[in-house]
Amino acid sequence: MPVEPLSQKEIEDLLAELPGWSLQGDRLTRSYRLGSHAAATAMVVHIAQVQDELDHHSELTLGYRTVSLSVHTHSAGGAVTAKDVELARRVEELSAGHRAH
Ligand SMILES: C[C@H](O)[C@H](O)[C@H]1CNC2=NC(N)=NC(=O)C2=N1
Repeated sequence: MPVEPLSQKEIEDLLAELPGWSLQGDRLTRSYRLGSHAAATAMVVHIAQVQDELDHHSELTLGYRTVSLSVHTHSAGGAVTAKDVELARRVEELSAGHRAH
């Protein structure tokens, strides 16, 4: 079933429950800071596993002690959809265990 673009209002309402996440252009984005490069790398691996589980994949960038995500839905013409919000929620949940903030 095709996934539909969310409206601007829907995105704003959903972002209210995802502190740190924001809409940059047509993508949901967030950057996390971690305590070490190894910790950041482990978080990237964990996110990659969740992305395969959801079959939904962000642009995922590993820095020295940072992890950055940018996600939209290719199959919805690059719009933000519920799948992007679901990925953001899952990453928020796992971020605590990695002491990312
Ligand atoms: C075939 C596979 O289901 C699609 O290519 C999936 C994979 N991951 C995806 N990720 C994102 N961000 N958008 C998509 O439309 C998408 N589609």
